[in-house]
Amino acid sequence: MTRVVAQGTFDLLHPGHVHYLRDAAGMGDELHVIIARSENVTHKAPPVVPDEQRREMVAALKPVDEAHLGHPEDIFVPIERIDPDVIALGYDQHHDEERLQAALGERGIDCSIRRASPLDRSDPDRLLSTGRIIDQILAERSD
Ligand SMILES: Cc1cc2nc3c(=O)[nH]c(=O)nc-3n(C[C@H](O)[C@H](O)[C@H](O)COP(=O)(O)O)c2cc1C
Ligand SMILES: Nc1ncnc2c1ncn2[C@@H]1O[C@H](COP(=O)(O)OP(=O)(O)OP(=O)(O)O)[C@@H](O)[C@H]1O
Repeated sequence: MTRVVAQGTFDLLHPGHVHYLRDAAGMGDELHVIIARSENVTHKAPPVVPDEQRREMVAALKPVDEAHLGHPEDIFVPIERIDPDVIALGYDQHHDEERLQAALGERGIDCSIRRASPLDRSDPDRLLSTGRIIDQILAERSD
């Protein structure tokens, strides 16, 4: 039984998220997803959708076995509880793989780190980023 963890904000869902989660699920037998708490999303605009509602939507997706709200302060607390064999990083996630691996080692967590593949974002008719969906709403609905 290979347990995989994926993580992210998952604010307004789109096919890029589904692609990532399918890819992550294909790396093992059971997929757990950690949903970033709003207060920890500091590298971009904070999510519009509340924490628990984002978790509920991700939990309903077919590739996902369990969706967990992240820890407010220590990202290794849910990892210790889930005890994964693989952490699947998104293709564009800013985490440094070597530093993450070292931090896991310090805590005695033995798991490998892999990168998911990107879904081609070049088709202008597909909205494959939460930021682009929000830009489109602002352009079309503001008077
Ligand atoms: C291994 C790992 C565990 C994480 N655990 C948490 C957590 O417990 N709580 C949390 O708020 N965010 C957690 N995160 C999410 C990060 O804080 C970060 O917000 C997220 O990776 C941003 O992804 P995005 O830009 O793709 O949405 C975790 C990320 C990683 C890589
Ligand atoms: N087009 C895509 N192809 C593959 N993976 C994607 C795609 N879009 C998002 N993801 C992955 O989904 C996870 C969660 O993404 P996130 O919630 O940051 O969405 P986003 O749409 O990229 O957001 P934003 O547009 O605000 O940067 C990340 O690991 C990210 O790599």
